[in-house]
Amino acid sequence: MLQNSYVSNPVISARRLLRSYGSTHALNGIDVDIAAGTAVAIMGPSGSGKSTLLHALAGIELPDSGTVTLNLPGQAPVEVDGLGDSARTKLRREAFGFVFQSGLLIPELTAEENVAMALMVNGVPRTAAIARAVEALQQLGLAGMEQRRIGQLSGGQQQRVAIARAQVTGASVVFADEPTGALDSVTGSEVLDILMQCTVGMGKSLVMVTHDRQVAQRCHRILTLQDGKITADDSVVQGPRS
Ligand SMILES: Nc1ncnc2c1ncn2[C@@H]1O[C@H](COP(=O)(O)OP(=O)(O)OP(=O)(O)O)[C@@H](O)[C@H]1O
Repeated sequence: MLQNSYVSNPVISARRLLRSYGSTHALNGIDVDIAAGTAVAIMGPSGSGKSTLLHALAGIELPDSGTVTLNLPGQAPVEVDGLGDSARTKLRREAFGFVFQSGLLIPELTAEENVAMALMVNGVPRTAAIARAVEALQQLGLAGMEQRRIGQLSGGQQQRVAIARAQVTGASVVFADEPTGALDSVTGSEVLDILMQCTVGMGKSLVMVTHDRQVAQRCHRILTLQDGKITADDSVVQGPRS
């Protein structure tokens, strides 16, 4: 069974990841590298460990054992699992962006405030953060909607806000969990185009959980999980159309 998925120039290297919930082995000895500047899809049946792997790679949840190492350009390697809670939170805010199925946007805030928040938690003053947020939203086709609250935007527009928030900080890696799962196929395809442009199109990396093979085929590489193990590691010939 395939379990070792190493590449050169990895931005993230995970080794021997184990994570159990009771008798369930959500991650059962995973070794994987994510190459800088590439899009990697994680597929597999329900309960195979996709979200658990995404959360472990992003330092959201710690594995029971194993290591996750982040190699950012010009910086010393960082062992994510060796950091305390606040250092991991800081790392996530600065180095990673997140796009989830339901956006996880703050409904009481406007689109520009939601995006600006990602900068403000990193210490950028509000006025400068709002200016950069507005620019990011406009680049993603949301000009004129910057001051709408989240509930006043369509599902596709909300996901654009989530993408703007994920990349406005200059995140090196964007993690996405079913980013188009709640959208119709046309809107989903548009959102996926934007997600690709904002990540691999700008030399960043994308790690994306999806059940949709067509979505996965837009990535450079598809990892398939089964029972907490990587059972296939396939290169996608045409690569992403970013
Ligand atoms: N907090 C938790 N408590 C108990 N079991 C959990 C927890 N989180 C995940 N699991 C279990 O670990 C296994 C892997 O879960 P995970 O969410 O990673 O799967 P998945 O492949 O993302 O599934 P889906 O496609 O349904 O979202 C499942 O059997 C799940 O029930």
